[in-house]
Amino acid sequence: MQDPVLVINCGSSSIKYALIASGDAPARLAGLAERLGGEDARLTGTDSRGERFAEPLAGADHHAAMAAILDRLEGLAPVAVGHRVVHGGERFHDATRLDDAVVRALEGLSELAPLHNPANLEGIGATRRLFPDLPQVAVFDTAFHQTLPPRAYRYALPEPLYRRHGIRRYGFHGSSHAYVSRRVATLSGRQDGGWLIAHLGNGCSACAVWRGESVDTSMGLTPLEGLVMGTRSGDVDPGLHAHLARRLGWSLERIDRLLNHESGLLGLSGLSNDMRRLEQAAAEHHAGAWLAIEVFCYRLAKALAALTCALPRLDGIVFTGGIGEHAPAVRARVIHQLHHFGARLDAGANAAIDGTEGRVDAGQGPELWVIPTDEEAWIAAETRRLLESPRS
Ligand SMILES: Nc1ncnc2c1ncn2[C@@H]1O[C@H](COP(=O)(O)OP(=O)(O)O)[C@@H](O)[C@H]1O
Ligand SMILES: CC(=O)OP(=O)(O)O
Ligand SMILES: [Mg+2]
Repeated sequence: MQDPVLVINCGSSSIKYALIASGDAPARLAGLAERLGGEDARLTGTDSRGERFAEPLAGADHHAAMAAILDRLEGLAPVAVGHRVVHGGERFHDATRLDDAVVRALEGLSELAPLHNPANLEGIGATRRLFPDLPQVAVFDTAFHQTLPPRAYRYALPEPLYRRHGIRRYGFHGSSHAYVSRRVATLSGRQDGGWLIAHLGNGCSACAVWRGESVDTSMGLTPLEGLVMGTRSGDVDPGLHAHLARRLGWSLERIDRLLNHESGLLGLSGLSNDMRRLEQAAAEHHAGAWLAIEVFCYRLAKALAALTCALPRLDGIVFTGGIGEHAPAVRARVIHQLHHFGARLDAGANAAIDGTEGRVDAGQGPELWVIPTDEEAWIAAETRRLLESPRS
C-alpha cells in the first residue's frame, strides 16, 4: 500500500476509519469501532486480504479503540492522519494542520456542534498521543460551504450578532457534498451544472451546487437546522424555545436534548431513528412509522424545492448517505412530490439500485442519480493536498 493516509471520523460512540493509499485506484482498509464505552463495544471491518472481521472490544474507550484499530492495520504505517472535524466556525476556512493552538481553537467551537466536535477532538487527542511524530490534518464539514453568498449565510438578525459573535449559517456534511458533486459532474459530463444533493444519513442535509461550488444548504449555525433527521428535529418555530421555557419551565439543556436527541424520526414515530426499522414497521401498519416517513420525505422535498432558488438552472438531483443510497421508497416519494419540476423516476432502475452508483430518471426532466458518498476519500485527498502544498 503506497503512502497511506489514515482517515478518522470520530462520533460520540463510534470511530469510522479508513487507511487509503495514494494513486488513481487507491486501495483501502476500512472499519468501524462502535458502541464505545459499553460492554458490547466492537470493531468490524475489512482486512488487507479483503476479508471481513469482527472483534469484541468490551468497555473500550476512544483511546483503546484507536489502539485496536492500529493493530488491525497490520504494520501498514500511515504517512499522515486526516480527521473529520464538523465545525470550523469563522476561523477555519480550509483543511488545517493540527497543532496545540489549533486544537485549543477547536475546543472553543465545541458548543456550536455539541454532538460532533467534542467527539472529533477525542479522536484527535488519541491519534496525536499514538502518533506524536505524524502530520495530522483537520478537514472541516464547513469548508465546502465557504462559497455561500451573504443572502444564503446571513440570518435576518441584527448585524452585530454576526460581526461580533459569528452568528451565521455555516452548513455541514461538506466533505460529502463536495465528493458527490464532483462525482456527479464526472459521471454526467456536466461540469458546469446546477445540482441538488440530498445527504441522508443519521444527520441529513441538502445542498445546492452551481458549477462545483456550494451556493446554499439546509443546515445553519449548528447541524440542527433544516431537514428532519434520525433524532434531530430540523427546523422548528424559533418561538418554541421560549414557549417550552415559559409553559413547561424547561431549561436550555432540556430543550437542547429534546431537539438533538429525542426528535426527528425517533420522536415522530415513537419507535426508532433507523429508517430500515421504520420501513418494516410501516409495512406492518405502525401509524407513527408512517407519519415519520411521510414528514421526512415531505420536508425534504420542500427543502429541495426551496434550494432550486439558489440555482440559475437545475440539471439534476443526487441522493446519498445511508437512506439516500439504500431506500428506494424514500427516493420515490420525494421525487413524486417534485413532479412539477419535471422530475420523473424510472421505477425499475430506482428499485434495482442499492448502494451502487447509477442514474434513476426516466430520461426526461432533471437527471436523478444515486451516488454512494465517500467522505473518507475526500478527507484523504484534502489531507494530501494540504501536506503537499508548498506552504505546509
Ligand atoms: N437498506 C436500507 N433501507 C433503508 N434505510 C437504510 C438502509 N440501510 C441504511 N439505512 C439507513 O441509513 C441511516 C444511516 O445512514 P449512514 O449514512 O450510515 O449514517 P451516518 O450518518 O451515521 O454515517 C439509518 O437511518 C439507516 O436506517
Ligand atoms: C454534521 C452532521 O450532522 O453529521 P452526522 O451526519 O455525522 O451526524
Ligand atoms: Mg454521516
